[in-house]
Amino acid sequence: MKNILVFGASGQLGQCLRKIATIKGITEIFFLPQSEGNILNTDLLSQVFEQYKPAYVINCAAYTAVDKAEDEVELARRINKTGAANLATQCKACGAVLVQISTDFVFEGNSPNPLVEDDIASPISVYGLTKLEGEQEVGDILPAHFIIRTSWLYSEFANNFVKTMLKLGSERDELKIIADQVGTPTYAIDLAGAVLDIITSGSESYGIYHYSNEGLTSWYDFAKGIFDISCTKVKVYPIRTSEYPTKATRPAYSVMDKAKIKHTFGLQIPYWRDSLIVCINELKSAQ
Ligand SMILES: NC(=O)C1=CN([C@@H]2O[C@H](COP(=O)(O)OP(=O)(O)OC[C@H]3O[C@@H](n4cnc5c(N)ncnc54)[C@H](OP(=O)(O)O)[C@@H]3O)[C@@H](O)[C@H]2O)C=CC1
Ligand SMILES: Cc1cn([C@H]2C[C@H](O)[C@@H](COP(=O)(O)OP(=O)(O)O[C@H]3O[C@@H](C)C(=O)[C@@H](O)[C@H]3O)O2)c(=O)[nH]c1=O
Repeated sequence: MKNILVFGASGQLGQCLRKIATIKGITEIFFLPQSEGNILNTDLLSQVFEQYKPAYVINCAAYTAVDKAEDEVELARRINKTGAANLATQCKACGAVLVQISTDFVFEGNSPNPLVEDDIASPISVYGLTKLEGEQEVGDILPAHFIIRTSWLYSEFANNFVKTMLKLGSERDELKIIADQVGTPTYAIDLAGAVLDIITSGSESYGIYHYSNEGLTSWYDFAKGIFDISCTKVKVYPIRTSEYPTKATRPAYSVMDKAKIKHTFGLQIPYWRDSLIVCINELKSAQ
């Protein structure tokens, strides 16, 4: 097995990759936090690539603050577009394959059906736009890429909707949650497993892929599921998007079709509620 290099290692997905790599017994994998692998520092990147000579690079580094991105457009663009381009350029020079993680927020959200990889991406937020620009840079620079779009990531690590709900649910008597945005949650541990399976398969079926858990839900039903599984007693009321104003607009519907990734790599994907149970059990056992 050849070296795998992970950028953005202290983020949510980076920490999940570390956990799953350990479980799978993958040892030739190296995790770089921002301080050791800033994707905007091209001199540092050259040194790091020279040192590790990776065969695969996984880019988990990103600007992910969806609302804040509306005010920090240039910073979001530097990290999500230029940072991805920098990694693609380095990969090209040393013959490495790049796994670039992207998002359902590249879509506008008006499709009546689950989105396939060839559907037109037309982002409605700065975050979504800069992530799409990152995809395009990777596609233009480096043929040897896997761009994996995922959605609504959560896990026992870092900040995410599940942990926010558990915190708010323990502090408040009632919550109002948007019920007219529909998508699919993704347990980042499942995604990490899929990414490592794709890499270790040695497949050269490069391109764009969609990966989330199976099924679909609204943020409201997702929250209800979180409280149900964790036995948290809190009243939850469904609201419309218009009743919860935010800086960034989010897609009303961003369910993705996973047929391509399942068939190409022979992956089995868990149903979202089954993975949510696993995550909440992990969180409980860590208490
Ligand atoms: N979170 C979600 O719900 C979803 C995420 N995604 C995508 O999945 C990927 C992983 O997301 P997730 O793990 O949740 O994100 P996080 O926000 O948890 O982690 C992002 C990481 O990127 C690091 N980072 C930021 N700027 C730089 C930089 N210049 N150089 C190197 N590292 C940097 C951050 O470092 P530091 O810790 O130092 O700030 C942070 O650790 C991203 O591409 C994201 O767009 C897709 C769909 C849903
Ligand atoms: C806290 C809270 C949120 N919401 C809504 C707002 C929003 O529409 C939805 C989720 O809110 P969050 O801010 O946690 O999630 P958000 O940051 O929008 O999540 C997105 O992050 C980026 C990085 C992605 O790539 C996406 O796939 C998606 O996961 O829940 C409520 O309705 N009530 C509440 O009390």
